[in-house]
Parts: sequence; C-alpha cells; structure tokens
Amino acid sequence: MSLIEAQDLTVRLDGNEVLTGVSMRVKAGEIVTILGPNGSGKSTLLRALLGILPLAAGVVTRAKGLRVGYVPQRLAVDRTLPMTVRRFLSLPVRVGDPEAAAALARVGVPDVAARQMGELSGGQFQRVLLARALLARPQVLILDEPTQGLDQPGEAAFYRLIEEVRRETGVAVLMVSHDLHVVMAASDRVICLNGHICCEGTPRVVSTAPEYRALFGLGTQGALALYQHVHDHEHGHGHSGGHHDHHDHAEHDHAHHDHA
Ligand SMILES: Nc1ncnc2c1ncn2[C@@H]1O[C@H](COP(=O)(O)OP(=O)(O)OP(=O)(O)O)[C@@H](O)[C@H]1O
Repeated sequence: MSLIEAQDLTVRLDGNEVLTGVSMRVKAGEIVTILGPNGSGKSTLLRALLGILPLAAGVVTRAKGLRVGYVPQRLAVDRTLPMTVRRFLSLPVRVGDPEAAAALARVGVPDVAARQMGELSGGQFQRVLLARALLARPQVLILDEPTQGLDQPGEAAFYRLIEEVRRETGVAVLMVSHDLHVVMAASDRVICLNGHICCEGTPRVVSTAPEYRALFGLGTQGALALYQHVHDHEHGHGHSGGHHDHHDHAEHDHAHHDHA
C-alpha cells in the first residue's frame, strides 16, 4: 500500500506551471530519491505531497493518520537561531530528556544537547534536524537535499545513517539529492524530475544503462546524464507548461558531449 501517492499533479506558482502531470508514489519502507536540476520542481513536489501547496490539478493521497518527518532544505532553516539543541528538539512538540537524548544518540551526535544551534557544524546540524524529524516516529521521512553543504564523507555518512534508520524502523524515505553515487547506493527507486517526470527506475536499471556508465566517476558534474536514460516518452511533448528551465533539454539527444 502507498503511504503517499500523487496522481496527475499540476502545480502553478505565480502563474507558472511548475509541475505538470506528475504521478508517483512512496510505499512503506522504500527509499525513493528525486533528482533534477535547479528549479525543476523538486521542493515544490515535496511540498505538494505534504499538502502545504494548493494543487491546480490532480490528487495527493496520504495514508490515513500518516506520520511524516519533514526536513526542509537546509537554507530554509535559520542557523543563527539563538536556541540550544535541546530546546529545538522540543519544537513544536515537547519531548522528555530521555527521548531527546536517545534521538541524538541515534543520529550520532550524543553530546550536542546543550550546544547552541548556531555553533553546530553542517553535519551536526543536519543530524539534529533528522533527530527532530525522527521524534515524530514517522512512517515516512521527507528530506529536501539533506546533505547540501556537506563534504563527500559527511554526505556518505549521512546517507548510511538514513539507511540504518530505515533498516531499524522500517521508515520510508523520500528525498531530494544531487549526488548520483549516493543515489545509486542508497535508493530503491530514482525519479528524474524536470517539471514532469522524465524517467524513473531502480538504481540497477539505471546503473546498467550506458548513460550511467558514461557518467560513473564523474561526480556531480555528471548529474544531468541520468536524465538521459530509459525515456518512455519524447521530450517537448505532453508538457505544456513552458516555464521550466529546460537547459538540460538542449543537450537531450542522448549524447554526452557535456562529459567529454
Ligand atoms: N512561492 C513561489 N512562487 C512562485 N514561484 C515559485 C515559488 N516557489 C518556487 N517557485 C518556482 O518554481 C520552480 C521550481 O522551484 P523548486 O524550488 O520546486 O525547484 P527545485 O527543483 O527544488 O530547485 P533547487 O534544486 O534549486 O532547490 C522555480 O522556477 C521557482 O522559481
């Protein structure tokens, strides 16, 4: 059964069609990653799924009583917050000391409770955000670029943590990422978004595609190549919004001249 499902979703913001005809679902316990260039509507899709954006068309269905842990984009959270980690964990729902301590220990930062939020390193800050999301005992975690600003080891460690938490609790995870290596290792399914769903599949399918091999080892510079695998449609058709930044489509001929 799906925890969250979008059917033929269209979202307009300021008169621009940001998402067009998006259908996707997240099932219990799976890790789904959304990839897409800047401005492709990734955050908008997450917010639509959370029910905090009006839909121009389509339906979002969430399982009854669904508990969601949401970690917004790092930049959306004020890091200069004059507040201790312990207090932050009690917003908006008060939690007891043992529960707070357990959550911090779980995410690998057992000693930061008394620290100011603004004093934390990027990696510690992300872990505290995750700890707070986990306190809601979510059935699904929704993470918007949770490793933005972290270095590669920090990023890899964070995703290992996500996988551990999934293994232990069975939580489903829907996240936005730019790092293909991480996506390949940590996702059950990858959805490539550019205002509409360009393609989706298991990492295995993606990793056996020539396009994936071509980009393997190229780091995030290779991110656009993933949009060029296994397409089930022609681009330029069926997407009438016309307001997305389609700079990737200019090279959308299944050639990889951008990685030569
Ligand atoms: N509140 C808003 N009002 C008007 N337009 C918006 C609003 N929020 C986002 N947009 C526009 O919608 C498009 C998609 O934005 P969104 O933040 O969902 O993209 P994204 O894929 O998450 O981008 P990034 O990778 O840069 O975070 C962008 O063109 C953005 O300018």
